[in-house]
Amino acid sequence: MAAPSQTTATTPHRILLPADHRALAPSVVRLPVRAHGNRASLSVSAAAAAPAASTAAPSAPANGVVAGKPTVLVAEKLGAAGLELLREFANVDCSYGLSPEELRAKIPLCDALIVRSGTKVGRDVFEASAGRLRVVGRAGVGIDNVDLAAATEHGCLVVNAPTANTVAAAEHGIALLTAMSRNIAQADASLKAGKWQRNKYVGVSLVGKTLAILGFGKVGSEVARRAKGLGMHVIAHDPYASADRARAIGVELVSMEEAMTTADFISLHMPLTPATNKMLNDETFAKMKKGVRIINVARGGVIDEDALVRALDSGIVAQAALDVFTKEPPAPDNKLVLHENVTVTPHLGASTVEAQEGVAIEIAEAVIGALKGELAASAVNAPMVPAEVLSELAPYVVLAEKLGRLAVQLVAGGGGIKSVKVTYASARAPDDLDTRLLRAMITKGLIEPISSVFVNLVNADFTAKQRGVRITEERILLDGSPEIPIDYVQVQIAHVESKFPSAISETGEITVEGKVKDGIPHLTKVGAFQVDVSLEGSLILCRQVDQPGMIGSVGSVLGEENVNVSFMSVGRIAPRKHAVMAIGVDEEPCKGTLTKIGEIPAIEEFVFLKL
Ligand SMILES: NC(=O)c1ccc[n+]([C@@H]2O[C@H](COP(=O)([O-])OP(=O)(O)OC[C@H]3O[C@@H](n4cnc5c(N)ncnc54)[C@H](O)[C@@H]3O)[C@@H](O)[C@H]2O)c1
Ligand SMILES: O=C(O)[C@H](O)COP(=O)(O)O
Repeated sequence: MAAPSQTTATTPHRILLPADHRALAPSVVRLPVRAHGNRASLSVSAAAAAPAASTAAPSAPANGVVAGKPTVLVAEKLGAAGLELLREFANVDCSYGLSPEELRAKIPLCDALIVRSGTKVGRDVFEASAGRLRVVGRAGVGIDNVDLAAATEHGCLVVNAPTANTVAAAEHGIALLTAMSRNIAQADASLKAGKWQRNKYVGVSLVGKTLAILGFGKVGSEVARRAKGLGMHVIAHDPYASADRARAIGVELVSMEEAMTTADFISLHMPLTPATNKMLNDETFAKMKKGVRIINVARGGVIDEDALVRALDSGIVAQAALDVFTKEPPAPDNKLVLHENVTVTPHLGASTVEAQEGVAIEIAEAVIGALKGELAASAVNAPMVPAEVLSELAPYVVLAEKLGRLAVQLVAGGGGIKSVKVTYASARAPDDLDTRLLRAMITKGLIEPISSVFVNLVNADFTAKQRGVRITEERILLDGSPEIPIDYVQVQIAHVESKFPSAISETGEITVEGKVKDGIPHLTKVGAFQVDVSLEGSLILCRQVDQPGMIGSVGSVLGEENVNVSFMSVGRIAPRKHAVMAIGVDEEPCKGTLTKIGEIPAIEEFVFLKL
């Protein structure tokens, strides 16, 4: 076998989107690659889509469950336009007001769940779903009612609707600000009770007053715009906001200290996180100007409610206007709700006709996209990969998974992988190459063949960490055209033995390397041996003494057993020494065939690998 490395294609090539041999399993979240034609992998099996008993289902699918369509449980009221979109794609079960037990009972029959802020989607829900739940759609912004860590661990994507209710929330903030300052709610109640108390309900003016906005994001900045229109002096505190954006609206970004000590009004617009929990407390109230007024349309938990009661009673806080509460609905004897100087609404910030239709469409599109395997732009627990990056990287995504799959099958024993290095050789500057998706796919390839875990973009890093696999990435900057995103990808597993020792490189790691050629992923290196074989079907790797007739000998064993060879490639270090032959096969050879290959005298070692 002194002939140069050769490649024999026997079948026309196809571009394969990530092959997922378990794709029909209902628990699999498709990786973020667009569905391929009518690939069945996105739909659930007929059995899995069994009708879900609806407890209070104004528009549940009743008996009209269509087998093969995913099932979406809508657990809180959603606008009609969103429901319509969902029904075109899925079986939709609208069951509002489920108890936690009812939700847990229903969830194993659902591929997606849509909620607003009133449903707690805790770890118990993901556990009860037994792997079927693929997407949780939060029809709104705040995702503090969804256990993101549990979702991620279960490979469940969480998407939200981040923009459609921004204006509604800002308008509600302004409504509370103005209503509070002129005692509208109290005066209304008094008049309805038959009183005429003009002296009691003297308000305060807004013009010229300082409004401090805490959380200068989407809602905060819309409140700022409107408050400026009312003639207020607006300052904002947000450690992550851009000063340029603030300046453009005419708002000065200040420290928390300055906001606390100078504001006449404070309006809250940050998310509820461990860092913002009880952000307004006895200590912060003590710093505020006496007679300050507080508006909260963010989350109840950002205020220590007992401390606010104390601040109201002591006169530090003159008035508060609250749309949100730590516990919703609040207890009937909640001191803030009953307080004379507090104006309350039952979490109505997003409740306008327009916002609810917008949110419903936004979340329906995100959930449908996610069920189709597309990466939703509003994914909350997965890195966002823009569509153009996704389409450019599609063949590399396939390559990455296959290299991971090959590398792990080369490990003797298969279980003790601790350290994996991925190298991307590219002419692109590091900032121009987003490798998160590729890393996730390599992780998928490495872990799925040796475990029962389904790995996707959502849970890849978590799963690797949980299994103690450290994946490091390295970049090699090449000269050449940055048009091509990556020249080659190399996967190396350190500190393991190989069942095919030739796969161990000079530096001691199992090494496989691949390229994309004409859109098709190719294996181009195993250990120190250059090969060139298209990564389709399965692969036999043989190391042999480099001598004439080897291709013929192996080819005829396979031919006799009716195993079709798609590619053959031989790589060698020097003529007549050792060579590695990579043989692509369409069918899986039986044990006997592999034994016969192993018995060919010049074959020194061989391995069969499934791609
Ligand atoms: N009442 C309602 O019905 C209603 C409606 C919409 C939104 N909301 C709530 O309003 C809040 C804001 O929504 P959004 O769409 O503007 O979100 P957003 O993500 O656009 O803005 C949040 C801002 O808070 C800032 N922030 C984070 N931590 C902070 C901290 N420690 N101090 C100060 N700022 C901090 C962030 O940098 C960000 O700019 C969310 O909690 C959301 O759930 C409530
Ligand atoms: O975070 C949000 O989007 C708001 O709090 C709205 O919540 P809702 O969907 O329950 O009205």
